[in-house]
Amino acid sequence: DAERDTFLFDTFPEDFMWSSATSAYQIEGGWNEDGKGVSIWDEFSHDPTLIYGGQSGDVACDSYHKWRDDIEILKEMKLKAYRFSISWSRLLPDGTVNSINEAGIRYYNELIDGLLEANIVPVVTLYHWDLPLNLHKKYGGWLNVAIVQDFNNFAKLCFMRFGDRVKNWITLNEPWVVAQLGYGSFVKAPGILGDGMKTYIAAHNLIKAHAAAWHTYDNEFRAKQGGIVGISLNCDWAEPYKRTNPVDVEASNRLLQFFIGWFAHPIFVDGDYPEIMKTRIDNKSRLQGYTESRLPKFTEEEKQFISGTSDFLGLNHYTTTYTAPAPEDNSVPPGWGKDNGVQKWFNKKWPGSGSGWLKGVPWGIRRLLEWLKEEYNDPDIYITENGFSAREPENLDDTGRVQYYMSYINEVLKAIKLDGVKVKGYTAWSLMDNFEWAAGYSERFGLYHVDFNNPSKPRRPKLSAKLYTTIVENNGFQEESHGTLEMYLDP
Ligand SMILES: O=S(=O)(O)CCCN1CCN(CCO[C@@H]2O[C@H](CO)[C@@H](O)[C@H](O)[C@H]2O)CC1
Repeated sequence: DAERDTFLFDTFPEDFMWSSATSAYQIEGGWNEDGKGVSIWDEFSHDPTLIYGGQSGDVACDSYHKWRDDIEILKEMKLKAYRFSISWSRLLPDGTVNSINEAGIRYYNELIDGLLEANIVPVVTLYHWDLPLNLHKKYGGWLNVAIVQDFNNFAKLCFMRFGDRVKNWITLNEPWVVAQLGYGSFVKAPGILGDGMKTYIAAHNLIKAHAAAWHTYDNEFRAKQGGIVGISLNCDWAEPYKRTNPVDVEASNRLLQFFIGWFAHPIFVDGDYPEIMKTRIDNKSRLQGYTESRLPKFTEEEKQFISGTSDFLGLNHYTTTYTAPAPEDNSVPPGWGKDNGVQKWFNKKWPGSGSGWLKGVPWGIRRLLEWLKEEYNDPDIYITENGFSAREPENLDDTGRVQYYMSYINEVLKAIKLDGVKVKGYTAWSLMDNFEWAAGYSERFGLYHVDFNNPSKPRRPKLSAKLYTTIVENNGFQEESHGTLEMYLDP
């Protein structure tokens, strides 16, 4: 329909939260400074065979020392908020509250106070993948239910020490990636090869840990601190290959349930996994000779405990795939991919990026936002990540990223104004180039360029930083300012 393809000139809601994001391991460096404990990403990236060019986050953007520069560039872009994460092992070197590293507490206090001075709202992610190594070695990290208490203690410490000034909390960043790529593949730390069970055990404990932290805030801190606690879930939009073909539509829904429903259904609906996940994994487990389903079960009281434990839905979205049913595959070793029975692919016409998994498909974010509104009873949604990568060397004239942000942000505007989705904020990933996990510094997501070969790690604005600032200043797309945006676009 016409509106789907036309650019919308309009403004976002008055108090819309324009933001940008980073994460501790990807920017801080100071990997073993001032008493910080070792994380699983310190260890993972110290194996040069696992990271592009043998690179690591030992120094990264050196934000442990240069956080004032980060606040400066947030101010240059006139942003309202800044999403960053707390390094668990910087505060709790062995992961437990037996030993608190006050130097770590001081670092985050200085950053938070600096942001408030600059009139920038701190949005804090408690866990962005950097598990204290000791918890992995001691009891298997997310594979052991013991982690629920340790995570809850870590969360409570953060609420206690920072909650007088931090009012926006995200418990976990992308539990799908933690479970599926950390415990179901080899792409992310701790790099445990998938067996079709560990990924589901890790997810089970991630969901319990999230709920425990939310209840702690709700019971012990909300009354006096008045903040909100949510979770950031990643999801690609799953476009049915043929919208008129019921099996393609069914496959699309099935993938969305396996991708985001895995976590969103328990937390936003009824404390349990989506029916389609239970049915398919139970059936396949039986066929594969398991005595019980590879998908763990929540008890009735666990369902009560988990249901309703989020004040908003944080969405990390980057791209879209076509979907259609895949031939049923009951072969062993089983896995999340085989379990969902969906094949996904990119239209080769879609513009690429610096990352193999990321194609620019702007209309996908609007379709996903519409689906989330329907599926999860119209929740408040914060887009906590959206962004575009390019391979280094990238020049500052990053028109591909300009095009991506122009179009994706306009689709978010349509979702709000035309579809009534309650999107409360938008966060560009990322504030600056940083350590892109297994890709090291070869894939760049920054609005600001960082020269990692220069010891002072200088931050310099790309064209996209100027574009984003124009959009923030106009709180959207004003007819007259569009001319200025025009000049940013490919001639
Ligand atoms: O299909 S494969 O398994 O071969 C490749 C993985 C596919 N995606 C990669 C992106 N990730 C979500 C984005 O991950 C997010 O986005 C940023 C850019 O990556 C990261 O820097 C952030 O830390 C992270 O929160 C979900 C998994």
